[in-house]
Amino acid sequence: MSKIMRYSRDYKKKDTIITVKNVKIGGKFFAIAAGPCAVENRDQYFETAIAVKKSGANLIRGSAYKPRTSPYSFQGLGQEALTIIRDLGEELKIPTITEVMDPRDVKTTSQHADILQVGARNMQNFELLKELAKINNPIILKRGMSATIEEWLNSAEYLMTEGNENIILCERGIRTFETITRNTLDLSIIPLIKMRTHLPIIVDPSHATGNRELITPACKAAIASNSDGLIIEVHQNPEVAMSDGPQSLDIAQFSELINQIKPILEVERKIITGTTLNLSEIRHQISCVDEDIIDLLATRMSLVPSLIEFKRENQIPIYQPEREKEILTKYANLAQKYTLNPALVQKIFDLIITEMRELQKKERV
Ligand SMILES: O=C(O)C(=O)C[C@]1(C(=O)O)C=C[C@@H](O)C=C1
Repeated sequence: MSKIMRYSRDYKKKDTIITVKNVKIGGKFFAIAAGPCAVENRDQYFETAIAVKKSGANLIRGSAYKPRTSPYSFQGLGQEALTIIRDLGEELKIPTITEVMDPRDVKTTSQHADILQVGARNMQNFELLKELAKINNPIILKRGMSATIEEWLNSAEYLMTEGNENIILCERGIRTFETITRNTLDLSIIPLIKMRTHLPIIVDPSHATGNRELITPACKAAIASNSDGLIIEVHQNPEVAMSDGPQSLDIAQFSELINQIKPILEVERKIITGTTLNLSEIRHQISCVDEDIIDLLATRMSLVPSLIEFKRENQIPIYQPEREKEILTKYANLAQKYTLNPALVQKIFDLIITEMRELQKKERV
């Protein structure tokens, strides 16, 4: 018998929702990560992070260690950058993302940043993956530039072997014959990934296209393809960026991108947590939640005909006081777990159960 993989829908039906600080990722919760490719110095990182947060980003990216094709390119500030990242995360109270490349850096990096990223080049660096499996931070796993879905998901499994379910997949373009873009953004895998796994998947249009002109259309397509988030390179002055300048947006361009994608996110009923929203955005999010509540209520009520049939055949009374008492006690406890008022939850369920009872009486005749 083949083993049920932890990443698979057979292992877990419901979408995984990751909570980091006050941000949720997965299900209906959409993530917008932005920031510079690399932390170049304190001022540059802080300035960019403050600006993108104000525009609507709910996660800040920025590398301390840079995997570069050429050994002569800027390799990152290392530990100095980790300290800057930790300070920013604490000051702005926003989750930070940074890449880790060496198994020996995993522990320290996990103490300085909230989310750790495995880059495309390291997707099958199994020693790194095994070390990362030991920590509990959420991990972004980028797709290797020539990795199949099977290989990618197997790498996710490595990260999950010790129980961490907070894994975020990231499509960042694959290598094809076409060289006009840096890579080829493969959005077709998003619905496929959603069928195969409960893990969230975000899209990196910056590395996929390598061209800032292509980022906005790629983001729009990624949202329409049901991705769970975006990770975008932003630099306060891309012309002087020490890495990835041509694919980085400046702050005004990022702000314009957010203006363009917000209506699409609304249509797709996505919720962005951890950012300042205006009243109409908050009301939109409330409506999304209310619609879900109504949908779930209808599902509960749809069980009435089965209840009637079973009770009639087995001559069981409609009213089951013991069961009602059991439910109300259980939900009052559950309410406490979610820091909800238990009396409110009991009141709501009292109404729902009464309705279920009445419907059984009405529909029985
Ligand atoms: O569990 C049952 O027997 C039901 O009919 C369902 C239900 C409920 O809504 O949860 C409704 C009426 C009963 O008194 C107990 C519970």
